[in-house]
Amino acid sequence: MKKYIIIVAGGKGLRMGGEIPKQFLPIKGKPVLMRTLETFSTCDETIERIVVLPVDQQDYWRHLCKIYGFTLSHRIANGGETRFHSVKNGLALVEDNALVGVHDGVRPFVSSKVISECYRMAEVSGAAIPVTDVVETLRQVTENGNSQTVPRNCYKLVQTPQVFLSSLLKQAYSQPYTSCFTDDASVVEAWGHRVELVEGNRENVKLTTPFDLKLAEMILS
Ligand SMILES: Nc1ccn([C@@H]2O[C@H](COP(=O)(O)OP(=O)(O)OP(=O)(O)O)[C@@H](O)[C@H]2O)c(=O)n1
Ligand SMILES: C[C@](O)(CO)[C@H](O)COP(=O)(O)O
Repeated sequence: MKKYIIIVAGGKGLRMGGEIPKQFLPIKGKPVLMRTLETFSTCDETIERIVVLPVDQQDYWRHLCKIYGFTLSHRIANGGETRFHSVKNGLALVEDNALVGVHDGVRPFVSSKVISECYRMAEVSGAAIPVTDVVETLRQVTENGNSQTVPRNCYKLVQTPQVFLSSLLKQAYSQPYTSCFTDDASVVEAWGHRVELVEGNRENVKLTTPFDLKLAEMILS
């Protein structure tokens, strides 16, 4: 079955701050987004790559690719108002009867094993996402500033790539947007399809704040 990956990098990076959008920041001398694309190509060169970028950043990205001699082939789709809208724009470039993954452009450290297992499981079940265990004690904040411990084994931390049969993901993304759609699995579940869980890798952090950049440098050292 043909495979695609939609790498979403259409956000504003408000929590990271700074002048340069976080997907272009260098980690150990190479921009995050290039590292993320390379991770997929190293795992499986046959996965067709689609990068979603804000319209006003696309020329800069092409310029960066020239400067760094970055030649991995990929198509570019326009970023949208939210992650949901960005994914939808990328999906417009994907054909039916395929497997399609959606991955955050700012998760450069996903392992090949996790990528392969998500595609394998999605081919079997239609929908697969990587998760990790909660390793700390978890408290729920309740009304009036109170809080209580909740059983952590009832929860998982969710990563990407989230992989689906393309026809299923396209149907799910035809639903109207709601703010509950924080990832692709939540969109597919709202459409009424079960999502299978695959063991993620803990290095697969989403580079969200300046602290995560320090972590990224440490992971590579
Ligand atoms: N309109 C949007 C919003 C987010 N994303 C992408 O979704 C991924 C996860 O989002 P997040 O880390 O929250 O990125 P930002 O939305 O850029 O960050 P922030 O919320 O701090 O502004 C990122 O790769 C981001 O580029 C996107 O493609 N289009
Ligand atoms: C898709 C995601 O990375 C899964 O953990 C996450 O939901 C993205 O959330 P964000 O608020 O858009 O960073």
